[in-house]
Amino acid sequence: MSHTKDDRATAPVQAGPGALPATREPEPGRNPGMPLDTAMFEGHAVNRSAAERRAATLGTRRSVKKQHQAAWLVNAVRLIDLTTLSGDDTEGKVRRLCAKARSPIAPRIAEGLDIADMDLTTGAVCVYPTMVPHAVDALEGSGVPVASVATGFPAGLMPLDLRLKEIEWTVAQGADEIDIVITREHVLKQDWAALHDEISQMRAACGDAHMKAILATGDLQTLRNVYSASMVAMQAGADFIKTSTGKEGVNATLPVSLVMIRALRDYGDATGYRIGFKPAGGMKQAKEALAWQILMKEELGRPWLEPDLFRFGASSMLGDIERQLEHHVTGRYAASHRHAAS
Ligand SMILES: O=C[C@H](O)COP(=O)(O)O
Repeated sequence: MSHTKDDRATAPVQAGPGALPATREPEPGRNPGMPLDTAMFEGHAVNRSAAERRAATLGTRRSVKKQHQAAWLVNAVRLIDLTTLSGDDTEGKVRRLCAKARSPIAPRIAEGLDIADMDLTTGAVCVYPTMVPHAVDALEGSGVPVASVATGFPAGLMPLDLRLKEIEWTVAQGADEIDIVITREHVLKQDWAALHDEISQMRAACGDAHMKAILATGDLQTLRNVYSASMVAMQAGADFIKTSTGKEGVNATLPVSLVMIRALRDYGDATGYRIGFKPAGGMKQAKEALAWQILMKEELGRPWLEPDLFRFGASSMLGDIERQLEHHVTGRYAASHRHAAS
């Protein structure tokens, strides 16, 4: 999913006004999108209580066996988009985060788990656009992709041409992945044509950078809207669909994730394209990392336990995962401040 370092070297350094990033041959297997087809979602019923019941079984009935938990937690580390999206972000904070992404588990824990040779990294680092150059520099040679939010994150209430320019600028700085936000009003008015048009233009502006479409599900009022918006985002060419910005009142939840995953499966059945999924916002605990991985494996299978098809958007989940892994190795818990993620 990420660009290689060589790709970055050939990417345009400056996007002039209105310039689109250079696009190479279409990437094999990448979702090209399709014209809006409302028949793929209109009339689709979503049963909220069934989704809630299904979500409630995760982490209980099918919880991961104790002896396998460390392996699942190590896998979760590979899937994290290690994130900082705060008004007080600085170059220093981003560089510290990138150092953590390169080496997410303390060496003593990695040795205890016998994974010191694994070259474990997080799935990506996710930052605001002006922080992208610092992240690109700090991650050089690591293979860890740089993701950036764009399009007037988190509300997205800016003229579309400015949102598109923000994408182009951010890609020109070296971002490998762009997390866009949608206009929630289009969903609330069920103006699917406007939503499809907006996201299609964003996808074109991303060029070779992969696009994650943040639906901000906490703003969308109904699960039916969540299903429809998921389908429109994929029809408009999203590489990933993502639950939340982390700034809504309600962020990633398992029932909403289930609805999005079912949309992703239906889109895959209809088109043959595999779309990625990124729950984001409010996930802080290792047990959540387990529950979501179980959900992905049961609903979609093992390919969705790999970073090209699944990411956790989280600023503070890594600390608890590291803490649980240390407990696995030593039988003791360290103070949580020893495992702060940034
Ligand atoms: O995309 C990632 C989210 O903004 C992270 O949210 P969080 O700070 O609640 O983990």
